[in-house]
Parts: sequence; structure tokens; C-alpha cells
Amino acid sequence: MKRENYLSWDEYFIGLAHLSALRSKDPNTQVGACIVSQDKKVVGIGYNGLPKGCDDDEFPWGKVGDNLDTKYPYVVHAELNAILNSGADLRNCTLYVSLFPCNECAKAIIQAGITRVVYECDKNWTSDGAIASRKMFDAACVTYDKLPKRYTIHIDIEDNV
Ligand SMILES: O=c1[nH]c(=O)n([C@H]2C[C@H](O)[C@@H](COP(=O)(O)O)O2)cc1CO
Ligand SMILES: [Zn+2]
Repeated sequence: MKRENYLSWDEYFIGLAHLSALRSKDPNTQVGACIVSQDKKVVGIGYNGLPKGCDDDEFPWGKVGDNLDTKYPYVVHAELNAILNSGADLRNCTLYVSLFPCNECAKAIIQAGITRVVYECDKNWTSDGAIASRKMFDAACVTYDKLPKRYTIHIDIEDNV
């Protein structure tokens, strides 16, 4: 008889997105994204971080002050990193992401041909960025689904072998 308590596809892929977020150096918000093809293959994965060649220890991670002295002009968002890290054709793929995408990522998601977004947290739901994202997703027929519940996936590598 097969195991009962295995991960669902949604749990598996959002779990991968969360694992990826653990690589983020952002001290405030760690976001992870995972792109999955129609036949359930992972074709892209990423987290919010600086572009290649930009030193994590040299660039700022703060939120306030002069814009150029904050992280905002420099950080590549998780969704965009997942798209850029993929070499695959992303048409009709699903993007799993821990936070609802901002409008800049929404544009990249649409242009890449991704047709479904599954997200977990929508703490930014009423921000202008998220409102613009929804306008564009609706116009471009990109569906967006919030995962129905939060859950814990426990990974203990020592115990797992
Ligand atoms: O869609 C997103 N994807 C994404 O990776 N991020 C990243 C950029 C920043 O590193 C961080 C947001 O930082 P903060 O919550 O401190 O403003 O999350 C932020 C958004 C905004 O929704
Ligand atoms: Zn974004």
C-alpha cells in the first residue's frame, strides 16, 4: 500500500519556493518562486537577491533613507529571478510564489507566457502594485489562486535518510 501523507503537488511546489526563499539575504522579507510546466516539471526557481557581480556585503539591505542607499533599486525579485534563471519555454506554466507578485513581476510573468500564479501570502493585497498586478493578470487571462491554508512541512535531513 502506498504512503498516505505524501505532499500534494501544490504543497510540493510551494515548499520548493519556500526552500528557495531561505537562500535570500534580505533581512526583512524572503521571497521564493518556483515555475512548473504543464507536465509538472520544475523549469525555474529563484529568490530575491542582488544581480550577479553585486556583492551581498557591499550593497545596502536597509529600507529607509535615500533611495540609492536602500535595497529597493538593486534587488531582483524572486519571480523575475525564477523567470531569468530558466532556459525553458514558460508558456502555459504555473508560477508558485510565497508572496503575491508586484506589478513589475506581473509584467514579466505575463510576457513570459505564464498563465497561472499560485501564491501563499497576500499581505501587499491593497498596495498599488498588487492592484495593478491584478488588473494586468485579469486582462491577460492569468489566473491567480491563493493556497487554501497554511501548513508546516518539517524537513530534518538527519532523520530523513
Ligand atoms: O513580488 C515581490 N517579490 C519579491 O521578491 N520582493 C522582494 C523585494 C525585497 O527584497 C523584499 C521586500 O522587502 P520589504 O518587505 O522589506 O519591503 O521582497 C517583493 C515583492 C513585492 O511584492
Ligand atoms: Zn516583484
